Amino acid sequence: MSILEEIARERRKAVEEEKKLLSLMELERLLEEREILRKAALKNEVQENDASSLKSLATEGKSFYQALAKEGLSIIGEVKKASPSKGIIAEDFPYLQIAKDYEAAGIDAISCLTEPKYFLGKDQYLQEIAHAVSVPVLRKDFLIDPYQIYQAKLLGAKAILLIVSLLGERELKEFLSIAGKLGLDALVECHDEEEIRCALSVGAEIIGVNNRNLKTFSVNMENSLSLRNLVPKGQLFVAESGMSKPEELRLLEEAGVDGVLIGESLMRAESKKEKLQELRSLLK
Ligand SMILES: O=P(O)(O)OC[C@@H](O)[C@@H](O)c1c[nH]c2ccccc12
Repeated sequence: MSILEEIARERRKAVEEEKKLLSLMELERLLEEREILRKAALKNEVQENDASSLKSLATEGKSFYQALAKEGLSIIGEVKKASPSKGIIAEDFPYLQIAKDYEAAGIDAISCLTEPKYFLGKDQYLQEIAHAVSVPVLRKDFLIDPYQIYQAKLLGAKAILLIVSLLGERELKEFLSIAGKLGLDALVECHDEEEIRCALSVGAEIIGVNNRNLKTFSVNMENSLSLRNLVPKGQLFVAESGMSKPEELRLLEEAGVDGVLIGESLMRAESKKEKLQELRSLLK
């Protein structure tokens, strides 16, 4: 079994357990109630003494799509404690401070791992981060059940990751439509030409190409460079994984890539601000 299938199997088990604590119907109810509160907050009906989280509901901020569509190469910074390929990346893991440092350094969006077993992520990290920053936050996880999309929304995510090889065309289409209904953007992860064609055929608007081969864990930036031209300019293109140098970002920018997703090299940097400055130093 590949690592991807192994993780997906664990996620299926975990979701079944979570549903016992809170059913999909209850989860949908919670979201509806919050939507009513949000609309009230927008109309200024929230009282002065109401919890500040309610007030923050009223401020929408940029969407994930908008953050990537802006002029020039956008950077998505990842908050990640560990990974199957690298083991523990951040022994000390002040996730909230990391997210705030990213934002202060001018990052365009944040990706937060919530997968607990292989990446040591937590829903709580996403929830706290989404409420503490005003840049859009992506739920980085292995989504195999619509339940997790509703969860992402409730936790405060603005976007979800959908991995084509985990879903196939029919489910990808269904998950995209649920995300759309909830006002979430989707980063649709592809590994080859066939997956990109599949993603485009079901209307994906943000295509991500992972430079990491999930079978061998090797990274090759050629993956995203060579697949860039398969995605029309009307859709957004994100290069994922393995980037750490300003020269790499410049090459991707020149190839017309809209965004890069960077985890490890930012996580290991003492100063997020200096690392981001360095990474951006050769961009237009
Ligand atoms: O830490 P890196 O090499 O910069 O990679 C970040 C991100 O691309 C990687 O974490 C990732 C890409 N696709 C995923 C799917 C699930 C979990 C994680 C990922």
